This record gives sequence, structure tokens and C-alpha cells, in this order.
Amino acid sequence: SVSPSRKIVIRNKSPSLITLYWLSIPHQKYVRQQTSVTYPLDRLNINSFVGHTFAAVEITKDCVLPDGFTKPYDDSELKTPSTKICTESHFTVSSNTDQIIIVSGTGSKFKAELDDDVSRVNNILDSVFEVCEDTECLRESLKVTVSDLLKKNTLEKDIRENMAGLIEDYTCNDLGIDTSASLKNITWKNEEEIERDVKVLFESKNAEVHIIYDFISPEECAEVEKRSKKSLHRATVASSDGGSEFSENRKALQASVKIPLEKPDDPITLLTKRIYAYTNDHTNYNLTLEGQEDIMSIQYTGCGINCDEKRDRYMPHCDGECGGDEYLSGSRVATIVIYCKVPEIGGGTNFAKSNLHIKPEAGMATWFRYVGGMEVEEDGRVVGETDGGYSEHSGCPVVEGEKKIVTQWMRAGVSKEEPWDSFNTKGLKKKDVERFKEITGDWGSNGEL
Ligand SMILES: O=C(O)CCC(=O)C(=O)O
Ligand SMILES: [Fe+2]
Repeated sequence: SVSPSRKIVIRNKSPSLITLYWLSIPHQKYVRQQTSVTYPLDRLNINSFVGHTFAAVEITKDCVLPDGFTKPYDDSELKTPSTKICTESHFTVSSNTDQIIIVSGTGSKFKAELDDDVSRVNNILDSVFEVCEDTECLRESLKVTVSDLLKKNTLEKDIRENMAGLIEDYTCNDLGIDTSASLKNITWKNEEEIERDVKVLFESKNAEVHIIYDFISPEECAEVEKRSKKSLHRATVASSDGGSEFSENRKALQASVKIPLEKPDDPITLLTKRIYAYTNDHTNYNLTLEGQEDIMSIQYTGCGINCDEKRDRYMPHCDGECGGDEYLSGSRVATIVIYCKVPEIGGGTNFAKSNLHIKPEAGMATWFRYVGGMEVEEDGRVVGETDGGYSEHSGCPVVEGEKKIVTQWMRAGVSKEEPWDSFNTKGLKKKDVERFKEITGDWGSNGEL
């Protein structure tokens, strides 16, 4: 198969002139990539393919280019013609969408490397270790670097939070916008032996967003719709007292559909098994099917381009907690939104704080998780850390046509004995809430539990 093409930027931060060669496959022959040279502080843009290897070559007066090409220097002043081969450094095109190669140093320190997080961390560590000999020095040196990074992080987080609302409206209204570029493309096969294409759109310690193609069949969609038809009602959101309420933030119809676990061949059971298999294959969550919430059928209807009623939508929210706090056992850890019917206009799914937009396609699913570092304690309680906001998402206003989705909100720490509804929407066990109330009596009943 042909490997995908990539745009690459090579930035020359070395003090020397450089030139670029492609090491042709399979003979590793040097093929010149530019007719001239790249000056210090200048950059070079090339189009290449994943897996191709290049050599950045440092041009100095006393060296010979790998292909013997005439150099820009006039070396007639050299007493004896040089035989030394110019210093070179190799890099290989990865599957990252944006690739910046930084060429730096000179002589034995000349290097070309991908400007990714790993090489950035290594460069910081190199510079720290270069000057330090004892741990006290390392500590002081790293303190400066890390506090600088944290400052930058706080500033950028504030900007992100402030911009998120604007990005949301802008993105939802931009009808030409497509699904965001993926970090990597993978496939997933479960015991049904069907291979599905997956795009990983976002990855961090405590959160991830994937899209999975052909996750549901039209027959399965029809089955969900059939079972939810009679009970469709106005959707609610979690309220501050741990219950649920109607809200302008969520305009849609919904109906829950029971998962008949006692019937292993029921289409809804099979769909649910696929959902949990996907989650368990891509996390260490090890979720059980028992004690989980029902699946939810959600429908949004567009009232047309010229209608000025409030449109059906789901404003930015997190399905579980996303304040970066400790995870509460029994609460939600991951979600799958499966698209059965997509509207003609509108209805995208946005993750504004991770700069992601998803344009739904019928049959496709958006899967995301929002707890990291998960571990199970001896007493069965699940601990971990919640995502700090990357997993916040929304359903954009539906303008024209209908959007029908199936959502499964997944929980950890639930079981047959302690199912999801033995916890309130804040993740507290209802029986603990009762116990707290007994302890505090009237004094504590401020409605906050
Ligand atoms: O409608 C969408 O695209 C998002 C739905 C959603 O956020 C949910 O069901 O929790
Ligand atoms: Fe949601």
C-alpha cells in the first residue's frame, strides 16, 4: 500500500548552511532535495511520505557532500582537496500530521530531529545535565524550567477557557468545517471478527477522543429506535443537588433503552458488548456490563435555516467530572456517541477545549474517556484522576434535518449489587447520603448533597 503523504517543515537553527537529501528506498542512495542550500534561521518546506528517511547535511568549507555535488563554497583556497565527508543527521517522516524538523548544532553536535514533545523534553534535560554536576544544581535548574512551563500552561489554560465559548459558536456555525485531523489511524477488531477503522483525534494522560467508523449497523439503529419510540421525552441534565432537571442547555428528546443482558443474542446486548469491548481494549478500565446505565436514544430535530426558535442542541458539558479532581468510584469514565442519522445542516460534535470538531457520518461513533491513572483498591473502590477539561464537548445546533444518536455513558466501580442508580449524579452513594443526613440532621440539610 502507498504510505500517506505529509508536509514537513525543516527549520535551520544551526549556525551553518545545510542541504537536504532523501535516502531513496531501498538502496539508501542520496537524492538531492533542493537545488540550493538553506541558510541559518531559514526554513525549507517539503512534501514527503510517512516512513521516508532524510539526511540533513552541514556544509562546511572542508568537507565533501555525500553525492560529491559542487558546493557553494569555492574550495580552491584549500591546500589539499578535502576528503572528509560532511556531517549529516538523519530523520524519518512519522505519521504526525504537522511535522517540524529542527536542525541545530554544529560538528559533533549537529543534529536534525522532530520537534515533538519527547525531543523537546530531551533537549531540556540535555541542557540541564550539561551544566549541572550535583542534584542541588539539577533541582535549581529544573525549578526554573518547570515553573516557566507551568506559568505558560496556566496562561494558556485561561485563554482556552475564555475562548472556548467563542470557538464553540464559531465552529458550530461554520458549515464547511470537516472532522479534525487525526493524530494516528488504527484499526480495531473484536470477537465479531469485523475490522473497523479508528482515528485517534486526541490523546492525553487523563483524556482521549477517538472516532470509530461503521460502529453500528442500520438494523441496530432501527432496533434502538423501535424500543425508544414510545418513551421519548424532553432530555434533562444533572442538577446541583445530585438529581436531574430540564435545562435550556439541552434541547433534545431522549429515551433510555434497557440492555437485556439476560438475552445474550439480543441486538442491544450485542451492541453493548461491542461498546464495552472497545473501551476495555483501549483502556485499563476493565469495565463490567453489570450495573451500567441503560443506553440512551437521543434525537434532535432542525427547524430549518430561517427558523428563529431555539435550536435543538446540547451546550458544552462534561458527561462525568472534568475538573481535574480525584475520581469518585461509581461515576462515569467514558462515553460513546453513536450516530444513526445525521442532519443535512448542523449537528456536529465539538470538543472546543481540545480544538476538535467532528462531523458525524451515519454509522460512525465518537468515543472518549476522561479518567487517568485508574486503579482498583482492595475494597473494589476505583481511584483515579479526572480530566481537566479536554473532554468537555457539545452537540452543535441542528439546523436542517434530524440527528439521531445512541449514547452510552460508561461507569467504573458499578456492579450488580451496586448499580449506577445507587449513586447520585454527583457520584455519591445514595446510601451514604442518607447516612450523612442522619448524622447532620436538619443542620446539614442544605440540599447540597
Ligand atoms: O449530540 C452530540 O453530538 C453529543 C451528545 C452528548 O454529548 C451526550 O449524549 O452526552
Ligand atoms: Fe455528552
